[in-house]
Formats: sequence, C-alpha cells, structure tokens
Amino acid sequence: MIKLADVSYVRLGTRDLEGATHFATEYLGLDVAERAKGSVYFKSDEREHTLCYFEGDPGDQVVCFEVEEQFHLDEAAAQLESLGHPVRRGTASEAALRKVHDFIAFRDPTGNPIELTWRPAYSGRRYHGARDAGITGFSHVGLCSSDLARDEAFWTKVTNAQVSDRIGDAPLLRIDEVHHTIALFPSVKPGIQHINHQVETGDDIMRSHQFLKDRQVRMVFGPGRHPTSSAKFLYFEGPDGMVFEYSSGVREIADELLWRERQFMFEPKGFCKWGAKPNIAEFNK
Ligand SMILES: O=C/C=C/C(C(=O)O)=C(/O)C(=O)O
Ligand SMILES: [Fe+2]
Repeated sequence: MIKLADVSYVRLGTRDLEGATHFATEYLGLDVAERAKGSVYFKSDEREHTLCYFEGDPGDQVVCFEVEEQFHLDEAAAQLESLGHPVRRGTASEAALRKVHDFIAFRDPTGNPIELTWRPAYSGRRYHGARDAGITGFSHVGLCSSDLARDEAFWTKVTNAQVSDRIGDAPLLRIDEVHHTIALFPSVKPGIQHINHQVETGDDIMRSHQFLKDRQVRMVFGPGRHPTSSAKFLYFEGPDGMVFEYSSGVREIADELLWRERQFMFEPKGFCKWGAKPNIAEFNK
C-alpha cells in the first residue's frame, strides 16, 4: 500500500504566466517564492512552494503527494506497474525544478497525472501573503473522475486514502486526520477539479468574497458551509477556468474507530447547508 503523507503541490500549465501570477498573488493571496525561466513558484505555507504555474498547455495539470521514505517510491512504482500504471522516475533536473529530492510520475485510472515525491523542500521564509487573505495553507484537491467507483477503489486500495463521506457517489478521501485531502468528482475528462487553500476564519471567507467580487472575479459557489467537512467555503474561478476554494474550519477525524462515513445527496443541499447553489459543472451532474 502506498502511504501518502500529505498533498505537496500542484503544477499548472498556462499560456499567460504573467496573468496567472497576477491572479495568484493579488487575488488568491499567495507569495511568489521564485521566478524561474518559464515558471513561477508560489508559497502558501511553511513549504518552499505549493503551486507552480509554468508556460505550457493549461490542460497540463499535475498533483503531487509526499511519501515519507525514498524506498516508498520504489515500492509504489513496483505496485503501480504491477497494476498496469506505467511509472516514470523523475530525472535529477526535473526533481530540482520541483524542489524535491526524488519523485515518480504516473496516471490514476481516469488519467490524472500524479506525482509522488520524497523530501519536498520546506522554507525558512515565512509565508505572509501578497494580500491578507488569511491563508493558512494548501490543503486539498478535487480530482476529476470518469468512473467514481473505479477511482475510489484505486485510491482506497492502492493508497492509504479512506472514505470520510460521500456526496452521491463522489467520495471525500482522507489520508490523515483532516476530513479530506482528495475529493473525486464526476467528469468526462481528467484534470484538477478544484484547488483548496484553508483560511483562518469565516471572516476571511466573507472578506475575500467582497474583495474578489469587487474585482470581477467569477464566483462559482458560496459563501456557504459544507455539511460534509462542516467548513465554511467560497469557490471562485482563476486562470484557465481553474476553480479555487477557500475553506475554514474543516473537520478533523481524531478517532478513526468512532467515525462512520456518511452519505449525502448529490444535490445542492448535499454540498451546502446554507442553501448556496453551485455553478460548477462537476457538482451539478
Ligand atoms: O460540496 C462538496 C464539497 C465538499 C467539501 C467539504 O466537505 O469540505 C470539499 O471541500 C470538497 O469536496 O472539496
Ligand atoms: Fe474542496
């Protein structure tokens, strides 16, 4: 079994690196960690980077998870290959570009590009945000799934992910005490469905709602409150149609033995207990 220790970073291709950088700093509230040739790295917490925009195809979207030991990469590669998922070992220069010691790359059954990394860089420089969005860190991703049952089986049988709750057949998966680090949503194509940053308080959600609305950022869901994780949330659209979420107050599952996954309806009340309606294709199937 592949033990995912944390979600590490996302890498997003874009044809407009300057525009994406402007969004990530001035609107989303991240810090520029580094500008390199053809890419910009962003910080949202104590890690060296948690988002990288690079010049390329906006369909090129990668999510990376950290493993604890280097031999976990070898074990994961062998297991994935045996299950029919071709695995590529990252080269030293690719690892340097990702600010990690070592990594492997493969695709999940939907075709989402996934990386597993060992020793991603942390930073001595404190994250403070280009604007005061109240961000406390990069926390989870929604992934597109062309077959929810198959992909739930992949993540829960091949990795340590466990179902915390389901909305319809869409599972919210935890890899530690945080309610979910991966969420799968129905889609006909692969890709990252949304990128979540935690913020400190519900006030941060409301402040950002006003701030982003004033700047004509497209709101796609919320402000609202998830019945699943009980987090207050706001979803809005960033460059290349990527959906970003702020949420605050995500549930922690401290005692696994006492937790039973719950079933929510795949309709607006399963997504928000305040009555907000999602304007997000994958939440409306
Ligand atoms: O509305 C669906 C999403 C639920 C949650 C949650 O419970 O916090 C998410 O953040 C998510 O699935 O990404
Ligand atoms: Fe989310």
